[in-house]
Amino acid sequence: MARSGKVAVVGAGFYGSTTAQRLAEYDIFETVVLTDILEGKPEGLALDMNQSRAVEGFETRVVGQTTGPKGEGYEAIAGAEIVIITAGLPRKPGMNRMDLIETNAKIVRQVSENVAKHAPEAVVIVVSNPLDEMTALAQIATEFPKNRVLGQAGILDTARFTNFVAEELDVPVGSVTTLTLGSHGDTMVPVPSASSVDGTPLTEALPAEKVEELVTRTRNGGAEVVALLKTGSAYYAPSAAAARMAKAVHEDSGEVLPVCAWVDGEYGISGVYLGVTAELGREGVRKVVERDLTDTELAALKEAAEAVRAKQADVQSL
Ligand SMILES: NC(=O)c1ccc[n+]([C@@H]2O[C@H](COP(=O)([O-])OP(=O)(O)OC[C@H]3O[C@@H](n4cnc5c(N)ncnc54)[C@H](O)[C@@H]3O)[C@@H](O)[C@H]2O)c1
Repeated sequence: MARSGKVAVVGAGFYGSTTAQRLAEYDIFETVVLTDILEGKPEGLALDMNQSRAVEGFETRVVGQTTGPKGEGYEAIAGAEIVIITAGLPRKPGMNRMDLIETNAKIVRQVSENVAKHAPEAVVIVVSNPLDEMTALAQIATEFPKNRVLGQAGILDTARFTNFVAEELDVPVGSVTTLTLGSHGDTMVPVPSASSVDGTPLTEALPAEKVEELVTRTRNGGAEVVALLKTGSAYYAPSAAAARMAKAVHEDSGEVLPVCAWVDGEYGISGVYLGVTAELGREGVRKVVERDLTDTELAALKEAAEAVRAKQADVQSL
């Protein structure tokens, strides 16, 4: 496919910069714009990434742009078909994602208002935490149609689950299929019934206690990395997930991926941003794809929906 279009990444921290790098190395966009409020940081990272082009063999240009408190510099994202919002604080050891809500809500609201002004046609992919709430807030602040605002969590959580299963069984990750739905937090819903190893259901490949252990480790996957790093949170797997979503949108691929999307009647759940599988294309979410779930999994998904619904109602005022 020929190189085309512009994707913007707001926030040039660990998550944003690795996402920009992955997008540039895909070599499918004309331009990747990277912004941050830290004077010179996005410009410096862009310069560095552009200098890697001759070695890595890609032509996409990375443009760095410092933005100001009144939205100065946001002209750089004009015409972006996709904007990925990574701006916001990460967790520290012992912190819950929800502890970030007030600080990150201010940041995500300010960013979203500038996105709406300068890239009114964009599909917005949110990654800032707490994820489900920040996705809801970005939709409110941009006033974009709900299909054009989505969040990244499910691809990452699923990738973590897959990695744990592959390591446990000592098999290639490519032979493992898993799925997680629900929230990006305590009410995450790993779905063993949709998981398999070389076609064998996970529930037959591993004893029930082991599956439960891996499910718990998946639910705590982010905290495990945060505890080891001491400062900052995971970014290699998270950036791979966000870049993958942007690629699906850019290529209008129709891929069905686990993402945080607006749910409107599917699974008997309405009016909430929640982790579900959805078909992605140029317009963002083409449709939420319902899967067969066991009664226990469906009950857990409904519980997750109610937990995030209450919090998402609160973000309106933040
Ligand atoms: N959804 C997920 O699966 C997932 C996974 C990992 C991390 N995260 C979240 O992603 C966010 C970023 O993580 P990180 O590791 O890159 O953190 P980081 O601290 O390395 O980077 C955050 C960047 O945001 C910038 N920033 C702050 N306010 C801004 C504003 N108004 N406009 C533009 N930029 C602004 C900061 O200057 C900083 O460079 C955090 O909220 C983290 O919790 C989400």
